[in-house]
Formats: sequence, structure tokens, C-alpha cells
Amino acid sequence: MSSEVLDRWEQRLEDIFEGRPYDMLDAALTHTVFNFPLDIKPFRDMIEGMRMDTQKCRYHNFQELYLYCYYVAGTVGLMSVPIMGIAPDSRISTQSTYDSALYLGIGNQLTSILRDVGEDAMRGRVYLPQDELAQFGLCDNDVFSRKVTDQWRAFMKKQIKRARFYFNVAEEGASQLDKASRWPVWSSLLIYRNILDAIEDNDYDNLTKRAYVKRAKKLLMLPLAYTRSLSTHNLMSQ
Ligand SMILES: CC(C)=CCC/C(C)=C/CC/C(C)=C/CC/C(C)=C/COP(=O)(O)OP(=O)(O)O
Repeated sequence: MSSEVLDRWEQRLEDIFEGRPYDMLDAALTHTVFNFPLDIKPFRDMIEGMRMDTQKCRYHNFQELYLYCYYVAGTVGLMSVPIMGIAPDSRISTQSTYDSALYLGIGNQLTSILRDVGEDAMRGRVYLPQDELAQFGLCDNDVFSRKVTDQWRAFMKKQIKRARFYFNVAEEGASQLDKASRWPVWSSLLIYRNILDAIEDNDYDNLTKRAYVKRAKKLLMLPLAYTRSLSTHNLMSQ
């Protein structure tokens, strides 16, 4: 995507928040912006993330990668909470609910990155912390060579553990959302987190295989997600 297109999106975003939609899609977002307490910052930041993606294809460390994940996915969590709403009997602060939403976006994005390592490599992109690759004796060429070695498996274990951490901290907030929003959020959390299990089941071969959750497993997750969404009690943290 060119920088001119992103500039134009940014201009349209400002216009939407000032009540001047350019087309039907913008009109739909304008309606949302005027009916829910949405802040423009996560929208601006998301465009910034896309700009970053056009300029950068390596991440020196996790701090840099985290920033990218915040821009392109954490922002989606922050945009969602004002629309989904927080339960009147919520047990945590509003700030903590927003933090959980941000962390669910981060967990999702890290998972998507780990699933897509092979595909991204074919486009010359490596969304992995370079310093951590080096800690495991790996470099870009190991990613491009698409060979799953013991070093790669050990590296992947660390990355999967980190992604799970973000899903786990997101759980607290998922139970504090308004009742109507909890089931879909729990469903997506459980299903997307399962992609990490699928990478493990593929013996950490995300270089030549695309991990996915089978349809039957997805369906099985729905009643589990429903049970988790029934109350504002977070079953796991008790
Ligand atoms: C937990 C609380 C309090 C609220 C929920 C807040 C929400 C909805 C957070 C989720 C944010 C979200 C959906 C971020 C997008 C991250 C994502 C799915 C990245 C992966 O993108 P793609 O790689 O295009 O995905 P697929 O290819 O899997 O479709």
C-alpha cells in the first residue's frame, strides 16, 4: 500500500470523526463513531502500523515487534471495547478491561505471525525478534531455508509461550465485557489460541506448513466458550 493511499485514509478518518463521510463505508463508520464513545487514537495508530509495515520488514527485538502488534492489532481491541460495552457488574477497573482487549489483539497478532512465518518468508519478511533468533543460533537464512531444526523448535517454544501469556492475561477482561459480547470474544480467544497448539502438533513446522484449527475442534470450542461467558467470574483465576 502506498504512502499516498495511507495519507488519504488518514484524511478520511479525520473527516469521519468530524461527521463528513466520503462514501457509504465511511458513513457506516461515522454512524458508529457518533453512537459509541470511540476515540480516534487507535484508528490513527492502526494506519501508522500499516505505514510501518510498508517501511520495515525486520524487528530487532520484541519491543519493536510489540509496537507493531499494538499498531495493527492491539488497536482493534481498544476500538472494540466501547462498542461491546463493559458489564455493569464488572469486577475489574475499566483500565484493566482495556488492557485485556489490547493483550488479546497482541496475542492474536503474535499467533498469526507464528502461523505465517513460512508465507511471510516467501515475501522476504521476517516478523520475528532478530535478537532472539540469534540467541538460538538462528538468522534470517534459517527462516528462508525452511528447515525445521532443534534450534528452530526451541526458538518456537519460546515464541508460543509468549503468545499464550497474552491470551491468558486477556481472559480476565473477556469475562468483564457486556453479556452479549462475551460469547463471541471467548470463542475467538479459544479458537485462535488453538492455532498455537496446532503449530505444536505440526512439530513446530510453521516454515512449510500452515497450522489451522479443524472445523470439528472449532465447533467443540463454542459450548466451552459459552460456559466461560456466562458470568463475570473468571473461572481460571479462582
Ligand atoms: C478481551 C476484551 C476485554 C475485549 C475483546 C477485544 C477484541 C475483540 C480483541 C481482538 C482484536 C483483534 C481481532 C485483533 C486482530 C488480530 C488478528 C486476528 C490478526 C491476524 O490477522 P490475519 O492474519 O489477517 O488473520 P487471519 O488470517 O487468521 O484471518
